[in-house]
Amino acid sequence: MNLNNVIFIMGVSGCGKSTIAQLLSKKLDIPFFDGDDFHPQSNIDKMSSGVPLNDDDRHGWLVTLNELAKRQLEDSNCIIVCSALKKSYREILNRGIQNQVKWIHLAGSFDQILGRLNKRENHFMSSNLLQSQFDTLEAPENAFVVNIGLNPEDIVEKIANKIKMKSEFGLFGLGVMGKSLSRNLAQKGFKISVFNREEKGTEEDVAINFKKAYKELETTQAYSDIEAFVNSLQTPRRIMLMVNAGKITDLVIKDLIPFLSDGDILIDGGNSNYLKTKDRYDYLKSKQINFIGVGVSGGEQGALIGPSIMPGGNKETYNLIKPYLESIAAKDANNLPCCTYIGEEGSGHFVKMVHNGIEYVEMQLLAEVYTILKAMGNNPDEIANILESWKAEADSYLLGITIDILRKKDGDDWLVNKIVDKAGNKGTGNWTTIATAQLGAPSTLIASALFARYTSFYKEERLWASKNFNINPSSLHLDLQDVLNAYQFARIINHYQGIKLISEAGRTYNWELNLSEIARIWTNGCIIKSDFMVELIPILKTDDNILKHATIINKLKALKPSINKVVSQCILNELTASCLSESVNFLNAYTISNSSANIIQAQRDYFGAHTYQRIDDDTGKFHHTNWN
Ligand SMILES: NC(=O)C1=CN([C@@H]2O[C@H](COP(=O)(O)OP(=O)(O)OC[C@H]3O[C@@H](n4cnc5c(N)ncnc54)[C@H](OP(=O)(O)O)[C@@H]3O)[C@@H](O)[C@H]2O)C=CC1
Ligand SMILES: O=C(CO)[C@H](O)[C@H](O)COP(=O)(O)O
Repeated sequence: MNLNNVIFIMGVSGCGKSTIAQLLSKKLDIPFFDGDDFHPQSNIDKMSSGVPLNDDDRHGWLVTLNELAKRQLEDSNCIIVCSALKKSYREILNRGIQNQVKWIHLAGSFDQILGRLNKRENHFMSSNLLQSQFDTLEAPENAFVVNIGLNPEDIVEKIANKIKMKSEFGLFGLGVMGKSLSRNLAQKGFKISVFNREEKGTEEDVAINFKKAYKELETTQAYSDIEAFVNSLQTPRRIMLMVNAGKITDLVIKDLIPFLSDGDILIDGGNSNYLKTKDRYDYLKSKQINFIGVGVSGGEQGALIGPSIMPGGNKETYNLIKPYLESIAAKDANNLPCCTYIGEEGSGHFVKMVHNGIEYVEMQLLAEVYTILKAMGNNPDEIANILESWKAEADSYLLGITIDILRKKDGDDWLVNKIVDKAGNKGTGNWTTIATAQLGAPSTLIASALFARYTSFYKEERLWASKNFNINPSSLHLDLQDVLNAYQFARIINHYQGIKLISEAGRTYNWELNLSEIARIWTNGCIIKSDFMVELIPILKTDDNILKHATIINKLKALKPSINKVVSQCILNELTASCLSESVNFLNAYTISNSSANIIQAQRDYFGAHTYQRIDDDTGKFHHTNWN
């Protein structure tokens, strides 16, 4: 569905608004309303007796026109004529529909308009009255300005071209995600422009060839020239960057800046570091460019059929891109978009980063379950069948794809058996681990999952060590229900830790985060969507610490004996299960009333006089002992 637009034709009295609106209405085949027809009787009476309207008189009338526009937008495009001389008038006309309003300013000189008015039959406007119109006029920044010196047909042609030809949304970077998001936008009926760079001889016509490959891109404008791409967009321009995070994002922003205008919006849809998002926001603000950091999850397929979208930054800027993001987002069980405004600054990218941290752990847990089920004597098909049977209790996107992966054959063997066991990463797990350390929130599973990937990368050392340490995993004998319970236990701890990290960041950075809403937009479209995420929506409405909730406490208590058994058996049988074991260690540490941290405090005081507090002194005073 394409978004409808209201075209406000504005300008001082006598600039030809009604004539142009009538012709444009015919050309575009859309209804036209003359604002003057909507004045209340009191205004008409005042004007008839030659008394000029004041701002109070105009207020109700402008609200009426805004309501008219909103009503019209539900069904169709429309044209409304209104002088709208002051910025404050236009703000009322715009209210709630900013992103669907196009301003056309018919502009001319004082003499040009006075001469024209006085040529009209039965019409006389004093030069004083016209002068007061010019004095009142606050020229709009975002309007398409057309000089009234042209003949009406040419003016209409110009406006029609402007409205019809320009795209409403631009997508920069046609890699895996950019292609899918562009197709998604086009399938929703948006007129878009797309851009990809060209490398002579190696990569040519990427954007054009992409456009040619898909029917839904018929009206899409494809570019390899940045300036032409930018100029093909309606203002304020909305440009989504889908490029590699880091230096490339900065390079691309630098390339775009010379062609942008005040008020344009850059949307960074990549997995950018949340701190860099704040820096980029500040930098671009100094150049009058709006910048918004948007986390996108769902991979190639999700981006095409509906990703989960996590926008953060200035709320007003978000409102200008909201209809596009909400239209392309996945829908939850209540058909609401899996896209919600997260909060200020880099909060959208922070939440996406933690999403990836949780994702790292969910993936690692499935890898550990695979190790265990393999050690129990199952081949990949058999493991897939076991995981399939877990769907009733533990369904998730990642469980589903792991089943598909395990069933994939390559010749006579399973493809997984042929994949080199070195796990890559693109940075988000690393940043989440840094953030968890910086914010003092112990998301220990995310760190474990990250370090498990790093350890896997030492392939050559591992090969050497496996020969020299002679640690040989032996076969395991475990009940399948215990393995499932252990997996479920660790997943609860993972979600607790990830959400806790988001909550701590919210407190530290003063972002007003709605954790239940975040869980809601993670119930579809994203990589960590799961049945458990759906359970978390109501729980997070009452408490941001899920471990305080009776349902979760009872679940963990019931699952604990199984994870104790599974983790001990793994260790006794020389199997590595870092996230499973960390989850049980964490809950043991979290639930202990008297921990061994007293030893740490004593050690710190011994060597560094760091002092400690005493349990028999409730004043909270810090003590020091001369330990020697
Ligand atoms: N893949 C995924 O599952 C997900 C990825 N993301 C994030 O989305 C962003 C894009 O990811 P993805 O689509 O996978 O990445 P790709 O590597 O597939 O695409 C990267 C895009 O950036 C362009 N690009 C690279 N360098 C430059 C440059 N110097 N100037 C102009 N354009 C450049 C590439 O152009 P060219 O083709 O010419 O090299 C390409 O269009 C990343 O930040 C990623 O982390 C977010 C969610 C999921
Ligand atoms: O954001 C994503 C999924 O949500 C990307 O696929 C991301 O690249 C995954 O992280 P990594 O490459 O570090 O495994």
